[in-house]
Amino acid sequence: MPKIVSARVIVTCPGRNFVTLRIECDDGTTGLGDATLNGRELSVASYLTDHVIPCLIGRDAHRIEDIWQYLYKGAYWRRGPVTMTAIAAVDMALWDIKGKVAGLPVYQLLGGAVRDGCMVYAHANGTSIEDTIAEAIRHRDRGYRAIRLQCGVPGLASTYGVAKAGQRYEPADGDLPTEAVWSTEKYMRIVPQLFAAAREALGWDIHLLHDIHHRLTPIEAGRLGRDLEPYRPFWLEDATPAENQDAFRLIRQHTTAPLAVGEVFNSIWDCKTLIETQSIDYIRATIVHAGGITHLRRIAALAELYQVRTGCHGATDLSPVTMAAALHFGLSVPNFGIQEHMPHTAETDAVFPHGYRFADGMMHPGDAPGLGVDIDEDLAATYEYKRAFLPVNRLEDGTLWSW
Ligand SMILES: O=C(O)C(=O)C[C@H](O)[C@H](O)CO
Ligand SMILES: [Mg+2]
Repeated sequence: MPKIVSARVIVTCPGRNFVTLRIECDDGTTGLGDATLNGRELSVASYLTDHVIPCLIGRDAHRIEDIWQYLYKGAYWRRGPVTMTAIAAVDMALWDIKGKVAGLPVYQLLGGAVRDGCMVYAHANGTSIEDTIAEAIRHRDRGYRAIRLQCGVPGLASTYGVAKAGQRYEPADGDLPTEAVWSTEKYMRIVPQLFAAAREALGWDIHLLHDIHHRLTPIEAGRLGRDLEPYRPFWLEDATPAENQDAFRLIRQHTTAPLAVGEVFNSIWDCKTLIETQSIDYIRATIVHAGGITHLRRIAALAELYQVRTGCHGATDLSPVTMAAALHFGLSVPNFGIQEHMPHTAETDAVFPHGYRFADGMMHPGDAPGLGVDIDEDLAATYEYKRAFLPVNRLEDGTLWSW
């Protein structure tokens, strides 16, 4: 049995910050786990280095479930994004090690493929409806079958999901949090126009998605859902904050637009009511922030009972290690729905060489043993950590709002 002899945290910033855990075993096998929590990276790095790694040394790396329970119950302080991201990193690394020892890709350890590939969705954004549609057409021509649409809101200087002209969209953009201004009224007017234009330009053979990013009240979300129903959205994401899981029942009473939520969730307890009451259609909890492959499988198994499908978060602040893990998971989980895909920069791809691939709107994790991702530590060391915060949002009268 491979015994854990050392582990270390690697922080690198090839354009944006990533925190990676590398675990090494006495037989020379190593495993990688992503531990990136956007805007709060160093808290997880410290949690791992100061509180988790010392407890891993000497343990049998094959005892994935036991180590998961040890870190979760053993901390006494349960749940929370920092704890669950740290546990996720350990969990991913242990699955990587098990796969390498077995000589099998992780999806084979999870029961094998139940589909040929994972359908992924791309991001189309632009300051205007026209720019957004043009971007969506480019994605369609590259083969994507599902596209998320976000456009600028007239009268607002910036909008979630929309890049500044000529730049890639990266929300963690300030050494201190930048402040954005939000108007629900202005936003609610433009989105139906965006979807109408998209159907006109792209037709009906493509899935269209939209992220509300927690900005509406439940009844406003019900209204927007109704307005978008004629354009058959694939999903409306994060319509309202989900600390109160019952809020989604109210949205459901007013619209048949499919609902997705959960990129900020970190445990099954965050979505238990949402799933059991069938208040959502897609659960977006992700491997890196929700306790790793081990815990996400538990969430998916609960969701399967209620015909809720997965739709894992996959923004660029999730490293290629998470992307690979998500694809192994997605390939093998019965109730997979869709996977978000926001390609990383060439610098990030060079730091994390990987075997996953995209073709015809689908992604496949590849067949290398383990997760199929490595880290070039020498290259990683050339990119120093750079503090970066996610923005905050205020209403036009100055009231702090959800970003
Ligand atoms: O990709 C999405 O759906 C997001 O909402 C991206 C988030 O804003 C981003 O991951 C925050 O770190
Ligand atoms: Mg989102």
